[in-house]
Amino acid sequence: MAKVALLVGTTLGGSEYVADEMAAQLAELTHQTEVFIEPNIDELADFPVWILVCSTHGAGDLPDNIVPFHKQLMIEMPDLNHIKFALCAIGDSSYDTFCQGPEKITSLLLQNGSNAIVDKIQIDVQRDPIPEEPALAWLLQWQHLI
Ligand SMILES: Cc1cc2nc3c(=O)[nH]c(=O)nc-3n(C[C@H](O)[C@H](O)[C@H](O)COP(=O)(O)O)c2cc1C
Repeated sequence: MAKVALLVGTTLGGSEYVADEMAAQLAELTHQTEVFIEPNIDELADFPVWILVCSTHGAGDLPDNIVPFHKQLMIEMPDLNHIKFALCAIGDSSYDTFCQGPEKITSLLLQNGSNAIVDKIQIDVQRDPIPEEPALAWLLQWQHLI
């Protein structure tokens, strides 16, 4: 059993719903999960696994709710050697900046010593209007690694 933090970046609420569904799937495996809408590094100290479930807004920008977390990572540059992460990016391929928002966070996670557990998934809402379906199938493929 592991403590898994789901970090949500959302404007319209879709990514939060996906994170809730992923948390439920992990809870069935007896993992302890918590969904963070306004994540803060200090609150995440106990969680060795972070799953970022994040859409993109503006032109390749992060949703407003997760911008403070991005700023905190940039300013504090915490040692994240002990953290493993996974990225579930949700976007719309009609934008040139498809799924670019959360890349701003994952590049800082990597710079600060964290490692990806698995290749990211980029869910295109043009093709997958119900993003929780590919998200849960993706999680099923690698959840044994947690
Ligand atoms: C104003 C606006 C700007 C957007 N910009 C982008 C973008 O730059 N890149 C992208 O991949 N998707 C973009 N999208 C699509 C959203 O990421 C997509 O609709 C997503 O499902 C929203 O998820 P959420 O409900 O968690 O916010 C944009 C959507 C809106 C409404």
